[in-house]
Amino acid sequence: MPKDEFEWIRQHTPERYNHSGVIEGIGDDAAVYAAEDGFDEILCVDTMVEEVHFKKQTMSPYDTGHKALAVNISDIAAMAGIPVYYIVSIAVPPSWTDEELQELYNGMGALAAEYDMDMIGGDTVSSQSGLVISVTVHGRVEKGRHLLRRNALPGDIVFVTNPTGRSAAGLDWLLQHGRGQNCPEPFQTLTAYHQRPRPRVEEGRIIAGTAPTASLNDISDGLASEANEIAEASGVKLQLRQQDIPAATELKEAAGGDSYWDWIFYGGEDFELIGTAREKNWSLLQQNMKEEGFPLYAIGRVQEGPPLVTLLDGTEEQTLPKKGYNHFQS
Ligand SMILES: Nc1ncnc2c1ncn2[C@@H]1O[C@H](COP(=O)(O)OP(=O)(O)OP(=O)(O)O)[C@@H](O)[C@H]1O
Ligand SMILES: Cc1ncc(C[n+]2csc(CCOP(=O)(O)O)c2C)c(N)n1
Ligand SMILES: [Mg+2]
Ligand SMILES: [Mg+2]
Ligand SMILES: [Mg+2]
Repeated sequence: MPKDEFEWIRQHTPERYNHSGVIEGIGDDAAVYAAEDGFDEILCVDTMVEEVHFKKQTMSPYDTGHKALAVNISDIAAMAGIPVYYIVSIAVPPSWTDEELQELYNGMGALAAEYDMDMIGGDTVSSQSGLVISVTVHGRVEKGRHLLRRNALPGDIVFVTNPTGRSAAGLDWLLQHGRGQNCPEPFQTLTAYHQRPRPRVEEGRIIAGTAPTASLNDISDGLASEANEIAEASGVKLQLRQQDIPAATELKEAAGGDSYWDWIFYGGEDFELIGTAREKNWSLLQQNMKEEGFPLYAIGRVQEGPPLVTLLDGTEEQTLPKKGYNHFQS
């Protein structure tokens, strides 16, 4: 734990900001930044709690910093926005050393640098249990260009940006073995998906640019849960086709059988984007994503309500329950 709160904050104060819109960054009662003409502002917060979202056994301090910021950038991506600023609230227990905290900030800082983001404030308190880190991200999107969960219409194509389930499979391995030097493939790859998720900002931007009527959501609680959120918000049915759901090779290798489907549907923390696009925009969307080197998988269709998700396997159609990570049920 740091010796002095104020000295510690000074150590983490950047010398300069990337964005000229910062009027007052770290150092006063609150940050002040200039709004930008032609854009709407986006704001989100997600919190990570030691023993709930990470353990020292599953994530290094650097990974924890990376992920605490990544999960929030992912929410900006799910609105088709560009991340700009962030503020960090941290509750530090005695079990965390200064070096570990520095690593946590290094993890956040490295990801922030990839997006030219500026940390413009935060809050520091002590904790008598685990470490808690809460990151608030501010982003922007061209006026009227944001994408919502509630825009799905019957006839739309349901898509996902990449296969899901790898993060959950990586977590299962980490909970059994702990992180360390000798992590063999395919677990090396799977654990990386868990520890260092890549927010899909560029993909969100292409989707909004090509299919401005699309619906969009990021996958934090699992493919099934987030598909159900789109169905509920839009008042439509999503029919997913089992044969079109992508399954990563590493996942099949890790499972050695058919047991990987639970990870794919219910695992969570993928931070891929799931959404729906009008059929008339679909081929251009596929083409634009391909040109930029981003995969996109058509996994089903939107149909008239009731608001639920089904899985069509051959001629058999079953409801895909809104099962996945739920803080008050796990
Ligand atoms: N404690 C709270 N008070 C007010 N609003 C909340 C609270 N918790 C969540 N919300 C709001 O509820 C909505 C859904 O939040 P939720 O956290 O489920 O979304 P998410 O961040 O996409 O998912 P996840 O937290 O799994 O990443 C958002 O508009 C969020 O701002
Ligand atoms: C040690 C450990 N145990 C379990 C999990 C799994 N987990 C925790 S929160 C969450 C959903 C997303 O969270 P939120 O809804 O808060 O965004 C999942 C899948 C983990 N990551 N680490
Ligand atoms: Mg949230
Ligand atoms: Mg989200
Ligand atoms: Mg979130």
